Amino acid sequence: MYLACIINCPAIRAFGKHCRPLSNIMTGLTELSRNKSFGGWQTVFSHESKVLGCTMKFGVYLPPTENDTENLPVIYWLSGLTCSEANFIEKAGAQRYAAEHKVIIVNPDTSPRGLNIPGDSDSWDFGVAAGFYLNATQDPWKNNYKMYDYIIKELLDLVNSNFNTQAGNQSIMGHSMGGHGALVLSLKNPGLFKSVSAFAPICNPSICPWGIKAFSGYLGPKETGQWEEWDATELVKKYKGPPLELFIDQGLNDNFYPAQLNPKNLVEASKGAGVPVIFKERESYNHSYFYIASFIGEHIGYHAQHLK
Ligand SMILES: N[C@@H](CCC(=O)N[C@@H](CS)C(=O)NCC(=O)O)C(=O)O
Repeated sequence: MYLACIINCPAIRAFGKHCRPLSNIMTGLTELSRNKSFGGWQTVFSHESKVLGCTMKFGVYLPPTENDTENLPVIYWLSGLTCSEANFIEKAGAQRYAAEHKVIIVNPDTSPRGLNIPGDSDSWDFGVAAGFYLNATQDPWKNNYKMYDYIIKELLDLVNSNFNTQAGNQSIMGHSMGGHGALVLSLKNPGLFKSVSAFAPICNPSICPWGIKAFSGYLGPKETGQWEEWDATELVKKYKGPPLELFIDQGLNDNFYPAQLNPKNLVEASKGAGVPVIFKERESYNHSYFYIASFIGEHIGYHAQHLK
């Protein structure tokens, strides 16, 4: 009776392909919104995160498929400072290309929310919407500000157990702070992601104002030796694992370039470490989602090649 009721629920039937409604209910996902887009569905879910100790939202774009059982690869997108899951969904224009290449896109929020830790909303580049995709070690952040563990240990499993994915066939990309996150997550987990790309990433956070502020607060002083564990320019020097190419994209009219972003430091370090880099410089483009939307198709196409 209960099962029949769930299966016949119009909201669940209307959800469309690529979702296992029963397991969604069982694993505690709540569907917040669903919009048809390019033949597929742009959805937003919330769930109670054990790792972060708060309710989190994330977007899932489900492309159209021939049948309900087809498993598809996933591309993860990590957003930048001040963003929630909404910015990418509404501004990047990724749905068209995800539908074309038949890939699922998952995009989480950028920090824990709703905890009201003293000081978490005092500035736009630290605390809420500025989690930096690391595991904090300092009070009062260390119990909740663990975006690295959230993505690696919780979100990937949650996505693979609730959607028709090809588990293990996944790539990652991001913007600015999220570009830093994409690079760090792939360099720290050799082989976990088939490919990585980044728009205007913070490439050497240990030496730029955003990174120094975040690392000092979340990790403590540089002298503790923790900063280099979260800095792509340092991590690439000791990368050992399956071949990994770094696709770095940079607008040349970006007001944060080069001081906050420093892509050339990463390009040089990668060359020294024998890690190949594609470095694309885009004349006249700035840091905004207008820039991202202009090249997101190229990035999704790049990842789709690696996910075949
Ligand atoms: N608030 C900052 C800008 C922050 C910013 O540019 N954030 C980027 C990521 S680093 C972003 O994606 N913003 C949200 C948006 O453009 O929708 C400022 O006023 O300078």
